[in-house]
Amino acid sequence: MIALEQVEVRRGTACIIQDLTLSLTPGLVHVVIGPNGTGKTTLIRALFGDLPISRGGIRIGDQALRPNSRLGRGQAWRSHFAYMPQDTHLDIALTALEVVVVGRLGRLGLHIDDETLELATQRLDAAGVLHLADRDIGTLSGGQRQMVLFAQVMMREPRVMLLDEPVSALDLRHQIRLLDLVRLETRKRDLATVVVLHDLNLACQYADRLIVMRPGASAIMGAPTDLISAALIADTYGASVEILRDGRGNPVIQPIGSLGGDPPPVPPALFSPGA
Ligand SMILES: Nc1ncnc2c1ncn2[C@@H]1O[C@H](COP(=O)(O)OP(=O)(O)OP(=O)(O)O)[C@@H](O)[C@H]1O
Repeated sequence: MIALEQVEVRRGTACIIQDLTLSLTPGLVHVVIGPNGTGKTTLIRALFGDLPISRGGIRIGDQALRPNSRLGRGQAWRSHFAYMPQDTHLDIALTALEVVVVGRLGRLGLHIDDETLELATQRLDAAGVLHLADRDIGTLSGGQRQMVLFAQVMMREPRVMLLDEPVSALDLRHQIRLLDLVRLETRKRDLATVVVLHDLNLACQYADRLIVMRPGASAIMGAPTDLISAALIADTYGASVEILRDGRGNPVIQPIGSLGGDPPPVPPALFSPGA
């Protein structure tokens, strides 16, 4: 269990996350949704220890990240996570296979053994990009790079998987492939997984828990079927939608239009206590 307790994160002078309390459960996919600028990336980076928290704490097992804690920048904290950032541009002269092998960095010696190479090859294959193994990473398309970086994430052995908009450059088939793998790895390795998605229908299909970042209100967490309503979407996004149901009872969000006027303003303080 990963517990966030009354977490506050500031960027510049603005308080982006305020008084956020929630738990992330191993074996479940937690999907973070919310309008632009509401702090989804900020949340992921704070969990990774890449942005300092200014109040509260984050606990994993017997380790805790606190304000001004140096732990977050250390290997010990980060070893719990496999993190795929939103920006996948890599300015390095490595092939796709070498990028995946780097997922094992903490355990690599001068000699890369056959087992590591075999595992990296399997990960590329699972992601459907084995044919790109020998290509320079800098020459790949955005979508191809996302699949290679996800193969790298699967090389790690984390307790928590953090994926920031991992399907933003992928076509439909690859979106499904990647998110199916996310769910499979989460279950198989009992990971607490946090994924940022903008596509609300994909979010509802793949989330065991949705975390909804709402401008000026509370962050709420719950199962998509319990949480999603036309009123919540209107309140959160300033958009008018109809909620349909798919064959498994999952919500399907059908846009009708905007509610008019400007989108809801993003206030300096974006959170009240989370669920
Ligand atoms: N370096 C910074 N200094 C000050 N404010 C920042 C900085 N980086 C981001 N912000 C602000 O923090 C807020 C949250 O940004 P964040 O990237 O977490 O949002 P997001 O929900 O991931 O957005 P998007 O959906 O557009 O990717 C935004 O209002 C953004 O302008």
